Amino acid sequence: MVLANKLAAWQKLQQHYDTVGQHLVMKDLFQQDGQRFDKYSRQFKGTDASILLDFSKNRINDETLGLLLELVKEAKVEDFRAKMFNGEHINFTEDRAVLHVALRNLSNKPILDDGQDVMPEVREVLAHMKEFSDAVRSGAWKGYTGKAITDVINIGIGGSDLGPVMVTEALKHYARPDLRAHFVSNIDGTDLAETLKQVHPETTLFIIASKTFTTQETITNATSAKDWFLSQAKEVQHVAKHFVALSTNTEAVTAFGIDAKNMFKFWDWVGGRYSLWSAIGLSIAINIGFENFEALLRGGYEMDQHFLNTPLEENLPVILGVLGIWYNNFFGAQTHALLPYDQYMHRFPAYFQQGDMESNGKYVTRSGQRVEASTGPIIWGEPGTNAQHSFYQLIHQGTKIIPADFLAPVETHNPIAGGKQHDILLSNFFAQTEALMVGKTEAQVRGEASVAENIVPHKIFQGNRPTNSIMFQKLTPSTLGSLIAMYEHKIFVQGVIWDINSFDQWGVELGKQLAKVIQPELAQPGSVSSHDASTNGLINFYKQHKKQY
Ligand SMILES: O=P(O)(O)OC[C@H]1O[C@H](O)[C@H](O)[C@@H](O)[C@@H]1O
Repeated sequence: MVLANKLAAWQKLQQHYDTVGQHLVMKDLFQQDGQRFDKYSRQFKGTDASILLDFSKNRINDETLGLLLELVKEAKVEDFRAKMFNGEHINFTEDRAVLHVALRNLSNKPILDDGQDVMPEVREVLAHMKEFSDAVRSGAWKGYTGKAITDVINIGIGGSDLGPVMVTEALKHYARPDLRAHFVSNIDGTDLAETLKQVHPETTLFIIASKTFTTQETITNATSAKDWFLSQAKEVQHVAKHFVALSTNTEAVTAFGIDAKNMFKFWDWVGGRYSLWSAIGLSIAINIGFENFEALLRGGYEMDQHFLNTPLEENLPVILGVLGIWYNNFFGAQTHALLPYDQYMHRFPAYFQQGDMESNGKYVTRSGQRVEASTGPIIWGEPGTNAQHSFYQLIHQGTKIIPADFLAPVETHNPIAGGKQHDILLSNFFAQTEALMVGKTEAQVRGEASVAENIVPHKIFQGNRPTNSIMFQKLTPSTLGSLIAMYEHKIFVQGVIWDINSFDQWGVELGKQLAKVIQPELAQPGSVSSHDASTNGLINFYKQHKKQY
């Protein structure tokens, strides 16, 4: 029954697309309806964060939106939402609950995993994070020679890196300049070497961030960091002052030589790409202070409440999710651009590359069939206005349809005395979505006196390119928390509609296994012949030319 109704809703959308949707011209729709902005914009209001979503510049009408929301109902998104919040094992391939929402649950309500309330442990770890981050920030936590910590190096990769990097960049305004944050993720020795050049062992704290504590890159880099530290500190007992771990794997942390009391725990129901709210956020808490970290959590929590309690037609993650479905599955859009007009958010698109593509890059449905529809889009983007001067040309006049989210703060943290930077930034933000929608007609081009006849076609912009405009007052910790949670839930909505498990990542696991097979072959004498000709050729080329270190 569920399937039949969902299929019917999908077919109705297809029919609507064929007969109406694909022919909708936004410019005309705006002319016909003076209320279009009011009709197709929504506001999220948190305690101190508010977000405006204007989705009027999309190729939709009332019928489109109605049918998309019908699909949400028939796909049982609301049931799945309840299942997630209730701790059901919706990540069924790993038999796990998906409870990152518990990490930011500021209510008194229990959240259950296998019948057990997870909240007491969540609060305990938060208290530990507060105590520790306060001590580092105040200088009460001393290095082995009695000096305060001046540099914090987070060693982690994937979800154990991207979230902390993105948030510390986004909230740099709240950071103390005398307590520097560094991030080492890449197994390329350059990453660690260049970072270590900037710090001193007496005043450096290493945070080893790994959910599994088995990730090769992280453990290798952490071991080298420990060797570097001990080459100067000499005594193993000093490690306790300079190394802490964020993990679910106490045994591996202890085996590495980090005292369990210096371990900040989290749980298997926290997915790597949803972990910045957990102990993985320790570098954030140290960098911006625990109060600001809590505000980030509050922003996330308030967006959770919005997602849970707001009717579908007012619900920001739901609306963003279905608009993505509309372009991905009916217009054939392959990608989705995230374009923040806020320099602080320069890692936001990279963060959601993992958030979205690792979640919804799947082609097998929950029941094990191959999906019939196209699933997760390719996420990409850079901050405006820089991006305008690089790839926007293709969005304006290329052959591909690229739906894009434009994000901008009303207020800047950095008004430049005597400068008009922020107004110019925002003028560009408004101008781009307008230009993408309106385009430029032949008549307009011909009206330009200096245009030679033979270049007229080149100057015509078809327009009708869809965008969402997302505005918020200021990039505060709580606003950032709400924005992140908004996109997390958007990804969730889409995953449910596509009927895939958004919470596993078996493709990544395969890559990890294969690299472990090749690594010992690099050290063996003689040439390698166990792979395909290309892989053998490359490995043997490397072996012939490599240097011994
Ligand atoms: O935190 P770790 O266990 O070291 O895992 C780090 C990363 O490993 C893999 O790449 C996973 O696909 C990511 O989701 C995860 O964030």
